[in-house]
Amino acid sequence: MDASDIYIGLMSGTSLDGIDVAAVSFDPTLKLIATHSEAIPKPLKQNILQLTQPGHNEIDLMGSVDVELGKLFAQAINSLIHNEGLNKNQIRAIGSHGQTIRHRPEFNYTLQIGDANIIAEATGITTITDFRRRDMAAGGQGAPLVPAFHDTVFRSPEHDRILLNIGGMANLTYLPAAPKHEVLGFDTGPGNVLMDAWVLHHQNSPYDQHGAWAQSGHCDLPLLNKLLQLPYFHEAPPKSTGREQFHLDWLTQQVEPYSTSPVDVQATLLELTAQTVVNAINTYVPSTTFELFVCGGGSRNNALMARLQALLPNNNVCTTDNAGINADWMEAAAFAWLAKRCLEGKSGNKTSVTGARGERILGAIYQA
Ligand SMILES: Nc1ncnc2c1ncn2[C@@H]1O[C@H](COP(=O)(O)OP(=O)(O)OP(=O)(O)O)[C@@H](O)[C@H]1O
Ligand SMILES: CC(=O)N[C@H]1[C@@H]2OC[C@@H](O2)[C@@H](O)[C@@H]1O[C@H](C)C(=O)O
Repeated sequence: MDASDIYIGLMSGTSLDGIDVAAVSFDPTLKLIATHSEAIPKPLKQNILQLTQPGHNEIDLMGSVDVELGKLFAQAINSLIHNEGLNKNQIRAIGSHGQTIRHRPEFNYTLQIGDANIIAEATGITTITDFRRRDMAAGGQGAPLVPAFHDTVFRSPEHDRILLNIGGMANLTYLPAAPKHEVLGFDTGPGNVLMDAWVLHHQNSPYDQHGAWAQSGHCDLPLLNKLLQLPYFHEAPPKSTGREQFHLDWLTQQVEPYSTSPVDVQATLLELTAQTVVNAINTYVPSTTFELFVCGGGSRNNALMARLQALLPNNNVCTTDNAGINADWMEAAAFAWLAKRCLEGKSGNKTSVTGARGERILGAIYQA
């Protein structure tokens, strides 16, 4: 492999289930070279969660978490390089998404932390971060950003395709086969975030493996209908959301007037994720025949995948594994791609998705 062929993407998503690192090359097509997962220590996870909600002493806490995350991100990258026997000279750049601690497109700001100065210093590799704010400065949502990557690697000339990422939040990308329609993309709402929060609270488990607990309960229709009334689900794209809207306290308030058992709430939350995705597809995707490829941790939840397939009986629902890209590493690969675009001086956003005034080069470069 030629020098500087590899880009590293680093994703620390809203689920806080761990840090995903993917070493990727793009010439001639996307190739996943190596991957690494780094655990987030519990106290750090608690501090990040605290920063996602308004609270006291936020600036000091943010400063210390910014540094701690910068060090942990660098450690994750150095581990991948060491474990895989990669040569740093082969790596052109790191694209680090950063940890979102606040996302408020309604006030034109979004905040991702994990100091890239520290990453560049500790790895000796040029690091790019802060991918969202230029899109926002141009009037966009700053999210989702992966649709431009999906467009490059997943577009099919024969079939309309939908890419669905089910992480903490869920976001979809519609890729029309012919250029008769625009690429669409937006956050549909919660992916796993509410299910994770509920199962942690009631079962002390970080997530509901394959949705087994949800499947042992029954969806509570009145509660589901109440949740479906949330204005976010009825807003037209461009739109994006986060933990500011979907968190345990909000959920607890919603559930309070109902006498639903915890297990039935879990079943209802799984149904909420599935129905909000399918409602979004039925409302905004101008095609009834498409291939649906799912990625992100939710693609490993068999019960959720089965509900999606049941709600879309005429279309094939599968994971991106079936299209040759491991569903667990899509987002990290996307940030490797965004780093490449930035260094090449090419745009990283899709105006039809984020609503920005124009295509922009995304990211700030921290030279090695
Ligand atoms: N086997 C499984 N069964 C059920 N759920 C699973 C399984 N594996 C992963 N998950 C879910 O996937 C989540 C992690 O998904 P992922 O890593 O895609 O999220 P993220 O990247 O942090 O989020 P986002 O895309 O919103 O930034 C876990 O918290 C869990 O809820
Ligand atoms: C602000 C923020 O971090 N948003 C994330 C989050 O996680 C999923 C969804 O909400 C998506 O909008 C976005 O991430 C992906 C990588 C994106 O920008 O495409």
